[in-house]
Amino acid sequence: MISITEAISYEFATGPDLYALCQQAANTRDQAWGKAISYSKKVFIPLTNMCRDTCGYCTFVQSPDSIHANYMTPDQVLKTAQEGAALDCKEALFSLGERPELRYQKARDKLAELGYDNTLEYLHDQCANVLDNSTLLPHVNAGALTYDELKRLKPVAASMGMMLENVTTDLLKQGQAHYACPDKTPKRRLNTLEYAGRLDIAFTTGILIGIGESWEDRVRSLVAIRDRHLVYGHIQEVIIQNFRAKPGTQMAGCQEPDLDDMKRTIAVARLILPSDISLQAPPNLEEEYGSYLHAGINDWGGISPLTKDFINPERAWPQISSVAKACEGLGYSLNERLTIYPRFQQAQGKYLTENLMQRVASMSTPHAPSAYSLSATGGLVA
Ligand SMILES: O=c1nc2n(C[C@H](O)[C@H](O)[C@H](O)CO)c3cc(O)ccc3cc-2c(=O)[nH]1
Ligand SMILES: C[C@H]1O[C@@H](n2cnc3c(N)ncnc32)[C@H](O)[C@@H]1O
Ligand code: MET
Ligand code: SF4
Repeated sequence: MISITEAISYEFATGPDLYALCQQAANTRDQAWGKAISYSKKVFIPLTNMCRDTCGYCTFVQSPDSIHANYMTPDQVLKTAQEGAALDCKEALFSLGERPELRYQKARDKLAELGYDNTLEYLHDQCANVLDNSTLLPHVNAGALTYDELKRLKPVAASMGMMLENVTTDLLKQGQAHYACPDKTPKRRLNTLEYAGRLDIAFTTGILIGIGESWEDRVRSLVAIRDRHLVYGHIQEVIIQNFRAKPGTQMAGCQEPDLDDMKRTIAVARLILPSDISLQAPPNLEEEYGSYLHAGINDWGGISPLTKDFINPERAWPQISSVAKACEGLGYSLNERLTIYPRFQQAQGKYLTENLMQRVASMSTPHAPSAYSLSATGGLVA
């Protein structure tokens, strides 16, 4: 694990320095994860595209005045899950706007039509709908949640997540990405990580880079994730996601991180985070995604044969066969995984309720990533 000072010194690493940094990170990845790169075959369920926040980069969210602002119905949720199952998907990724009913009458009206007064209660029941009526495992990405909300969702989700994005409060200032976004305060995001740890929830988090943060802010955000994991051991994966500028948004004209910036951030993340944390970067947000393998990732996250990435809808998923080729060309294999990683499945019910444990056991994939396997004595090996 490198020191904060060393991590900060890589801000402008380029050329041979960036190459050496990436090699160190790739070696660390190889030692912990071997030559197996993973992904989860999933469908995307954008349960609602209304949100009380207005992040400067987001096109997922619709203004309540738009005819497109809505909730998915239980039938639509189930149809997506069942069609995904027919295509061999194993994960239902619920990703949604945050607490729109606290801000918009239209959200309250739409919820009332569905028989609810609260988005997270509807989310709970739709996760249960997917569990009861399809073979998919729900993964919940609903942003910042309270202890009680996480506790309520735990029995209906095999894993959950929330991008920390960044710990700096600078982004909350007027004109910045998180201005007037009550769910994007570092305090609420860090509390969510903390509560998920206390509740033993297998958790995904990550940083969003290029949204106005400094390099040091990125390092401090990774260290904050590491510190929560060192207390609770609950972080299963960390996503390094690059901001993509979207026409029509407040940040339409902002510069996107380039490939070198992604590579140095991925490499530094690999060297800061404990090696049992899976390191993920999305393959659809960068043409040269194959070179992330040189920088130390071991996972591509969810890839869907059915649904688009609703958060980056103009960025099509590469074919799974193309991702496999990119891995194989560099000496790695591509292996499917479930939304909950083997190390967390095997923790004797710590992370999964009895019902979910049975479901997961019945669908375990043949190619478990190596950093997670059980030792001969049944103990966990890192
Ligand atoms: O398709 C996407 N999947 C996203 N995922 C899902 C991810 O691709 C996989 O489904 C998980 O890695 C499953 O373990 C997220 C999951 C989280 O918990 C938090 C944030 C994200 C962000 C994205 C995203 O922007 N696009
Ligand atoms: C699900 C996650 O997607 C990320 N997200 C939202 N908008 C964008 C964008 N324009 N580019 C890249 N990532 C984005 C946020 O970090 C959110 O938490
Ligand atoms: C399109 S973002 C979906 C999840 C949540 N609203 C967040 O920002 O973290
Ligand atoms: S990124 Fe998430 S929290 Fe921000 S506006 Fe979009 S849906 Fe809402």
